[in-house]
Amino acid sequence: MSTYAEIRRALHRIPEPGFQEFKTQAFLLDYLQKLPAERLDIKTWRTGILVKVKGTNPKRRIGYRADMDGLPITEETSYAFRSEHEGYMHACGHDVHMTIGLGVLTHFVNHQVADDLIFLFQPAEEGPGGAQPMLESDEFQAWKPDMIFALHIAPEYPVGTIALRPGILFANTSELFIDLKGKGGHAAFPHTANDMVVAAAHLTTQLQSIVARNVNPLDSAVVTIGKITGGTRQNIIAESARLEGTIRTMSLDSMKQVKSRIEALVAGIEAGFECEAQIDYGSNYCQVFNDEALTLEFMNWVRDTGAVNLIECPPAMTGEDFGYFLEAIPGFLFWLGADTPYGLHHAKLEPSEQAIDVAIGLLSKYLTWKSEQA
Ligand SMILES: CC(=O)N[C@@H](CCC[C@H](N)C(=O)O)C(=O)O
Repeated sequence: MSTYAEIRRALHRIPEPGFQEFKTQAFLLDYLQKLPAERLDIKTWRTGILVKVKGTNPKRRIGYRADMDGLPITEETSYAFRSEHEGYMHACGHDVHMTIGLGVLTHFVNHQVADDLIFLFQPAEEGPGGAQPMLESDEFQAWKPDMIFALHIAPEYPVGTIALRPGILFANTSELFIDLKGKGGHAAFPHTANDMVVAAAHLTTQLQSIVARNVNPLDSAVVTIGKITGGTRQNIIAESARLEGTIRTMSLDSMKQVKSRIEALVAGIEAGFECEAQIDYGSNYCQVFNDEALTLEFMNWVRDTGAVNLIECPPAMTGEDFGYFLEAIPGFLFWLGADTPYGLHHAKLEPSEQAIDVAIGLLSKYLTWKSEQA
């Protein structure tokens, strides 16, 4: 087993919610503080970390961003190194992304290049979103890179494959929380109450009509309700219920359209079920839009060197707050093949650890080459 697989396993054991990545931050700092100090500058920002690997003759800064947070999922993998944090899991590969960051950074501490390399360990990608406030922070602005990139594990691609495209790669996102408040009562006297379990069920079904009937079929959108809560016990009519979900759209026009239809359907539920409703759109992420020139240059480099197998993939309805970095700085995000039958956000996700060495090798070569370009 490589040292980096061991690091990934250590990180896998300690998944933490967004902006509470305290143990993760301490683990990363401990690793970084063992590297030769004269080649590094290290700063913290909230639970995140910024690291500069000093170049020998820096003319620009190149950034790599890794996300740090885990998800509220009870792990069901076959691992001996399962999460030690009950109810939390690295089920989106952030343990792998951070390990790759450490691996590439360590390579360049030992093989300095001309340019400064900036490694960002960013909290709260899953929510409420750490990219935008990190981008605005003084710590980041002082080291703002001239180009930036990131990767994300892809369970469906084999190890040794990466996938990306110029232009839009990931969707615009908005969280969705709807609270319904009616009138509770005895299960035997429904005519004296307004049952919010029934209202929530109707609303959930109606929401599915938005993508089918209101969004232009040539555009793409998703409305997913991932969680419904309501009621207190089996023989009490529920006074309140809550729907929690997410909206994904390729265009901003569709995002506006979907939200306006949600508001109309919720108003209909209020009228029809004589209840009160509140909508909260939580945190919103902009699309991930890969810079055309840098992406094509990277894709051509990958093809020419044959470093890995390259796929030009279609966009996906995933979201990523890395989109905010790409709004401010040219760069790109790519999928890294991790070859596992269970998808992202699944309790049995077991990304191949071989993908870590593939990515460290690829990025070490690419950044060496990129740093030699005018
Ligand atoms: C890559 C990935 O899975 N990202 C998350 C981003 C979550 C955005 C936000 N919290 C939401 O749920 O809308 C994703 O679910 O795509």
